[in-house]
Amino acid sequence: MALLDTAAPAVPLGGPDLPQERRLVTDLPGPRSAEVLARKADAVAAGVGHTVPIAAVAAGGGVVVDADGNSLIDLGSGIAVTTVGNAHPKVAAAVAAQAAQFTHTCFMISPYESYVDVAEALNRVTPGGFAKKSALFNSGAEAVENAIKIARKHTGRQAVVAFDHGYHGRTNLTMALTAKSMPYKSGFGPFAPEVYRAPMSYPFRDGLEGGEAAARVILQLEKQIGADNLAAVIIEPIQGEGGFIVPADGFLPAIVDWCRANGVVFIADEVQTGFARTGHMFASEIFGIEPDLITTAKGIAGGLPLAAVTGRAEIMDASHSGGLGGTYGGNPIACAAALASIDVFENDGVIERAREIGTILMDRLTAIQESDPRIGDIRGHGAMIAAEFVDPETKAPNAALTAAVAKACIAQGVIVLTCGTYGNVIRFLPPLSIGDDLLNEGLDVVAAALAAATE
Ligand SMILES: Cc1ncc(COP(=O)(O)O)c(CNCCCC(=O)O)c1O
Repeated sequence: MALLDTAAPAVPLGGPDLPQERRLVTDLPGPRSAEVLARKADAVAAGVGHTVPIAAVAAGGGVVVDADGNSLIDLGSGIAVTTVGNAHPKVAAAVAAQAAQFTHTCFMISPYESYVDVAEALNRVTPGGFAKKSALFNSGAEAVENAIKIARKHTGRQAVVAFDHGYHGRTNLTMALTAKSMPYKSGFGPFAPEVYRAPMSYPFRDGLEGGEAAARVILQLEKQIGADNLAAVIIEPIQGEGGFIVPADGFLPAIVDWCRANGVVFIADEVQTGFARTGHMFASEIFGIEPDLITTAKGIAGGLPLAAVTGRAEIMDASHSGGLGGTYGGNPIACAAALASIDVFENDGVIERAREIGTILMDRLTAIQESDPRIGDIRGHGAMIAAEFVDPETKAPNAALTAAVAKACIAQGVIVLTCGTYGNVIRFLPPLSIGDDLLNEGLDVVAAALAAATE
């Protein structure tokens, strides 16, 4: 067991000063990573998979460095988390300072100011000019679970509607809300009751205008559930794991209007889209909607585990005292990281950088598509862009091509993530701390992998 292996190569210091290069000195995995992965197989539950066969030792800017000295271009941000980078100096300093003061008291037992500071910041930066309150948790799924609890308490109703291709977490209720069976739900049932599924606006596949797609949903809500039974509608403004599906204009506002008219709580799950990722502080702004409740996590705290429900004060206050909480919710170190991250989001040009990155991604992918119609659709906003791979004649999903391209990219030292109900989408979620040259080099590798793929 390698507790302190002095023979190991010097571990580079992470953060933005890490050499910003793609460098492969071994195959992947290299020998040291292979050793760690062999121990993982013996010690870690088989259900905990991994995408990139490395043991990471440092990360920052736009790279992840492994135990063998390989430097990989990161186009995944640890699934949309390290938006400000893997060790932003402001975040790292805030974390170190808080850790030296205290790591935990439990906010429900001995409260502390930084939790309140984060709640005040979330109430300020989230969409909606109305009075808001927040509650802090540890994961996106936990935030979603609590948003549903709050909506049910506020309305006294039980039914909840989620959407085709939606993703909301891996707990029992969030699995019920999530659409895709494998790998998220298969064999883990029974799932929570009173969860219903509505058709999503998926312009590339349904060809519907936003109003038409919304009318289809509203008819289902009224005829199959009944507004008086419905506590909440929950949707990702841009669906993440389901395939970076951007609804048609008008879809979301029409559903929000129906919810308002029928006393149904509209919940925007911005765990993946939130905090500058889409070139806006929140994706809800793109579609002109003000959610009653919004769930956030991932990018909120520069890599530290923090999540939140933020929304209309009168809804957030529906719970009796003690009805919301959890041991670690709003951990002080995570709160310190979040305050530093929110400062970066608000003051360091990160939103503008997301738009710049989005332009590079959209332009490069569109150029590739011009010579390869197997890319059926390119979509997204800001630094949240995806390519859907299909049979050019039939638009049938091409998951085999998607997997082959992703595998080849990773083998060439570029971390890309797939997604989509049909497994036929490659998503691009680079850290906003990545440089243009490195981003373009990563896209060069993607283009070459696609050109070489025969699936
Ligand atoms: C919209 C949206 N809501 C909720 C969640 C859940 O957030 P947790 O922090 O993973 O619980 C997500 C997490 N998405 C990545 C999960 C990856 C995986 O588990 O394989 C999301 O995207």
